Amino acid sequence: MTDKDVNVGIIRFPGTNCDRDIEYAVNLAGAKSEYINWNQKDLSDVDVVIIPGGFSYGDYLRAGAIAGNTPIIDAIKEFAKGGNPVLGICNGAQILGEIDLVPGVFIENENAKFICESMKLKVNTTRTPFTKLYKKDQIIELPIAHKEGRYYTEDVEQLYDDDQIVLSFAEENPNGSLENITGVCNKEANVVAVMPHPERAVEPLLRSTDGLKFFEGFLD
Ligand SMILES: NC(=O)CC[C@H](N)C(=O)O
Repeated sequence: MTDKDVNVGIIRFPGTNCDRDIEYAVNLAGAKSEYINWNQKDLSDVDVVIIPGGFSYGDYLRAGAIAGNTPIIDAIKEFAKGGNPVLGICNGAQILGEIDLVPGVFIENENAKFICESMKLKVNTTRTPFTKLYKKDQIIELPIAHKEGRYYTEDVEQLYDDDQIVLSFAEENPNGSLENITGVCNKEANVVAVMPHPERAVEPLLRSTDGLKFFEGFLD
C-alpha cells in the first residue's frame, strides 16, 4: 500500500528520542513525513499527527507535563477537534493524557522500575485509524519501554461502554495498569494513545512486524 500524498507531522520536543524511528516506519508504510517542533503552531500542511516517545523535558515534574504546556499543544487540540488522526506513542501517550485528549493518565509503574520488554497485546478495538487493519481481539507482539506507563482512570466503565480501549496486555501485566489497559482513544476514536512502541516492530530484523499496520491504517 502506498500513498505518498499523506503527510505525517512528527512532533519533536527537547528529549524526544523516537522521532527518527517514527519517520522510518511512516515512510516504510508509504506516507511522507515532516518534523514539527514544540515551538511551532501550524499544522495546516499535515494530514496525521504522531507524537513520538522519549523523555520530553527529561520527564521532570511528570512525564509529559511540561510538553503539555508548549505552543504546539493548542494546534494539536484544534487538529484533533477537526476529527484528524492523532497518535501518541509512549511519551506521546503520556502527553495526550496530560492534555486531556484521551481519558486517564499514565503513572509510575507499580514496581517503580523502567521496564523494557516485548509484550503480547490484544487489539481491543479496530475503529481507530491506527488499528483498523487489525482484527478485533487479535494478539500482537510489540516492545514496551517506560517507567511511567501504568494506566489509570477514574471511570473505566465508560471506556468499555464507548469502546475506547485500544490495546491491553494479553498475558502478563508488567506495570500494574488498570484492567491491563495500555492504549486508549477518545470517544470519536481519532485520537489514540498507546504505551507500547509499534514503530519498533515494523520489519523482521526488529523481531516483529506486528506494528506496521498502525502506520498503514490511516492510508487506507
Ligand atoms: N520510551 C519512552 O517514550 C519513554 C517513556 C517515558 N518517558 C517513561 O519512562 O515513562
